[in-house]
Amino acid sequence: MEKVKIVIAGPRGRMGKEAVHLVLQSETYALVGAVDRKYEGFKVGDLDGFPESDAMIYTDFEKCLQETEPDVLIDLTTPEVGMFHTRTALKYKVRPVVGTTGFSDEDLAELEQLCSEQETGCIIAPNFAVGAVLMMKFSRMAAKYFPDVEIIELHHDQKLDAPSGTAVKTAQMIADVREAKRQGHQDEKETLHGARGADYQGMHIHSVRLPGLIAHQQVMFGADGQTLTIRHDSYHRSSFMSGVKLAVDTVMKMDAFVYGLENIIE
Ligand SMILES: NC(=O)C1=CN([C@@H]2O[C@H](COP(=O)(O)OP(=O)(O)OC[C@H]3O[C@@H](n4cnc5c(N)ncnc54)[C@H](O)[C@@H]3O)[C@@H](O)[C@H]2O)C=CC1
Ligand SMILES: O=C(O)C1=N[C@H](C(=O)O)C[C@H](O)C1
Repeated sequence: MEKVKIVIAGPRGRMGKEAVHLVLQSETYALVGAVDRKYEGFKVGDLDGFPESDAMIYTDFEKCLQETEPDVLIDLTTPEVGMFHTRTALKYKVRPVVGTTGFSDEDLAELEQLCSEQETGCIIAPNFAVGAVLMMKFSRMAAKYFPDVEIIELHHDQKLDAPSGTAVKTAQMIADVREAKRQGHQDEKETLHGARGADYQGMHIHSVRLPGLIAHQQVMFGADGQTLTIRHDSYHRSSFMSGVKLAVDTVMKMDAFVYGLENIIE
């Protein structure tokens, strides 16, 4: 069986490093290239702390695609760079598996359109951890019975985007089953700006950033005389890797656009 040829963008990042290890340890994947901001002409195996690998590092993404001809791009970079990579990969009919968060609704609509024009599969997953996907699904179930909800996401203090992609996705999934509603007292006023967090169709989202944290979220529902809290914690970035593998294997078999791992997990 031919191995799935993979390019990883952002190999030296916190997530990228884990993904490099995942691909290099797999018997069914081949790492054919990596895209970084520097180290053009080096090999992945030349980087400190990386296992042996002859995959070349490129700073020019198109050159990387042309020379390595991958089946799949795994992108773990930043929103602007991730958007450029995903758009470009689709133009080359390379299937993107994107963990990068911070894409706007317009970005997602553009990628969905491009996917359909190019008849090329693409998976955008704001969270690859199976437990986090279950947290989102359970929250959507609970929201039918508990329409009052606040989302508290907690991450390490090097995170660039707020709220997290997971929090936005959770709010979107809850919004699928609940009418938009204003929560809290109708005369409520913030005496300190931002005290009530971000507002997504009346749901409040609070973003905590602290050293020591990795990726955590709690979805808190309230009703007369009771609350229900659904919480997920990633204590290590290895928690995301089974989802990355599932996404790579799935994207190889489909030509559609998927936003969220819940759409490919039974
Ligand atoms: N979907 C999921 O399950 C998860 C998603 N994430 C998301 O993944 C992304 C990366 O997160 P981290 O690894 O923590 O960030 P990081 O800051 O550790 O890594 C980002 C990497 O992207 C690289 N990069 C920046 N510009 C680039 C360019 N033009 N070309 C190539 N590489 C470039 C940086 O050099 C850096 O190594 C974020 O958007 C984060 O929210 C993070 C964890 C889990
Ligand atoms: O930046 C992170 O670390 C994470 N980002 C994703 C997000 O924005 O939801 C997924 C996970 O929460 C870790």
